[in-house]
Amino acid sequence: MTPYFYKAPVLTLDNVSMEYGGETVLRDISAQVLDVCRPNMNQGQVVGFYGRSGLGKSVLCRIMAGLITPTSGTVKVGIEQEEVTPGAVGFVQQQYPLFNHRTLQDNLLVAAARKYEPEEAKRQTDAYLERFQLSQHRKKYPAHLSGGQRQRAAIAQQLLCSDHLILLDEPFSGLDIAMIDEVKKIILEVTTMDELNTVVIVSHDIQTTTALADRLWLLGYERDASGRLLPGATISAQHQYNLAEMGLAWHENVEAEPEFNRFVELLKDEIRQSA
Ligand SMILES: Nc1ncnc2c1ncn2[C@@H]1O[C@H](COP(=O)(O)OP(=O)(O)OP(=O)(O)O)[C@@H](O)[C@H]1O
Repeated sequence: MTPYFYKAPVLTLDNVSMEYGGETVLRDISAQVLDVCRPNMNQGQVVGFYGRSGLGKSVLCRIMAGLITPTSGTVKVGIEQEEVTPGAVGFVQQQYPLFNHRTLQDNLLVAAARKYEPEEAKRQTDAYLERFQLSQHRKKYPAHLSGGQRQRAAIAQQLLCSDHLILLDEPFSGLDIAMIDEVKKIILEVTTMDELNTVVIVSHDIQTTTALADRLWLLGYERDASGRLLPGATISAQHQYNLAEMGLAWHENVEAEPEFNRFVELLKDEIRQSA
């Protein structure tokens, strides 16, 4: 097994709860992502975030992105562990927020201008276009890009204007097998760009996401000592999996290993029983 050690926290959820009109949707969620170092692997963290439909994944994502404030609890992001503010976290949702009347290049420039001075914004945009193999499409409008190109553009756009943490909502849905491989490559590319880059992937594609992840969070309901269902979904300690510890953190061909496949089956059972 590859050795590893922990450095500073890069994402901390501290007792996060959310209620809507008296209904508890999320209850006391505490979870942390630490910058894990593996020798010769300069890699950021990938968190796979699972949960049955309607349990509150989107709500928690919006809280982590600073777009809504939880009823109680805090979210701290980055190496400085500052409380999250809107815009600090990249959020790639299924309906990508590209401006249809601007070219791909201009879309990225608008995002970069939120963080950089004009000249640096241009340099960063060029670098991302190159890195995400989008340079030849820079003059195209979003409507003229393929689904995969739009996906790459949306990830580049969010990386350009956020500080290291990026949330991807269902990045594999509706893509063909080749495109899924391409998006996987992009995610790995994002994490190898900077050791502090953290990607949270919300997905129902357990196999693909687990292969990329070094940590998993499973949202589900818990029962009290007498077996009664507690209100609100949470991420209990036993449903926070540390794949580095299990020897299953992303590495070449992890998906071909029997141990990996056994774990994915076990996870699916856990998810079935979690609601
Ligand atoms: N603004 C709101 N007001 C009231 N209830 C809300 C609001 N937003 C979300 N909810 C409720 O919170 C619960 C969780 O919704 P959420 O969209 O986070 O689920 P999800 O896990 O992302 O589901 P899916 O996998 O189907 O997308 C649902 O019961 C939903 O009705």
